[in-house]
Amino acid sequence: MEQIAYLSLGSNIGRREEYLSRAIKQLEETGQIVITNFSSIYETDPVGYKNQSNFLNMVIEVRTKLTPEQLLKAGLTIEKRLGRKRDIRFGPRTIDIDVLLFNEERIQTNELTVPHPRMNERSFVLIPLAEMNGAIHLPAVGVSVEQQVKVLGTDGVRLWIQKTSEDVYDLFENA
Ligand SMILES: Nc1ncnc2c1ncn2[C@@H]1O[C@H](COP(=O)(O)OP(=O)(O)OP(=O)(O)O)[C@@H](O)[C@H]1O
Ligand SMILES: Nc1nc2c(c(=O)[nH]1)N=C(CO)CN2
Repeated sequence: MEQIAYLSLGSNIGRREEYLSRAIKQLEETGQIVITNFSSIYETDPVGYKNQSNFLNMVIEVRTKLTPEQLLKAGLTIEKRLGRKRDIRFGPRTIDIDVLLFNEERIQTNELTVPHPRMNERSFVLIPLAEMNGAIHLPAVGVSVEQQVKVLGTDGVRLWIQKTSEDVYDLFENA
C-alpha cells in the first residue's frame, strides 16, 4: 500500500541549497520515493545549539511503499553520502533528513520516533509544513499545524526562495 510521509530537510554548511537539491534528487533516485508536494525554502536561525550558521530548511511530502524504518534508512544513507558528520548534538550539518510524520502512525522504536518528538516546538519545521497542509493534526499538542504556528510565531524563520511552480527543481534555479 502506498503511504504518505512528511520529511524535513535542513542544511547549514557549504552550498546549502545544493545539499537540499541533491538530497531530493537522491531520494527520488531510490525509485521508491515519489515527491508529491514541497514547501518554499526558508532561512532559519539555529535552534538548540546557537553557535553555528543559519540553516536552510524545507519540508517535502512523499508517497512510498517503504516501511517507516526503510524510509528512515534511505534518509540516513543519503545523509552519509552527502558528508554528514555526527559530532555536536543539534550542531552544523551538510544535510539533515528527518521523518516528521508517517500516515497518522505513532512509532516508537530504538531507531525511530514518529511523529518526530521535537517537531511541535520547531517553527523551522511547522511553518514549511503549514504552507503545504496546515490542517494536519498534532496529537501531542492537540491542535493543527496552523494553530501551533500561531502559538510559536514566526521569529527566526524567513522566506528564502518562494515556491512558484510544481517542479521542485525550479526552487534551486532561483537560488
Ligand atoms: N523521526 C525521526 N527522524 C529521523 N531520525 C530519527 C527519528 N526518530 C529517531 N531518529 C533517530 O535519531 C538519530 C539521530 O538523528 P540526527 O543525528 O539526525 O539527530 P539530530 O538531527 O541531531 O536531532 P533532531 O532529531 O532533533 O533533528 C537517527 O540515527 C535516528 O535513528
Ligand atoms: N534552524 C534550525 N535549527 C536546527 C536545525 C534545523 O534544521 N534548523 N536542526 C537541528 C537538528 O538537530 C538543530 N537546530
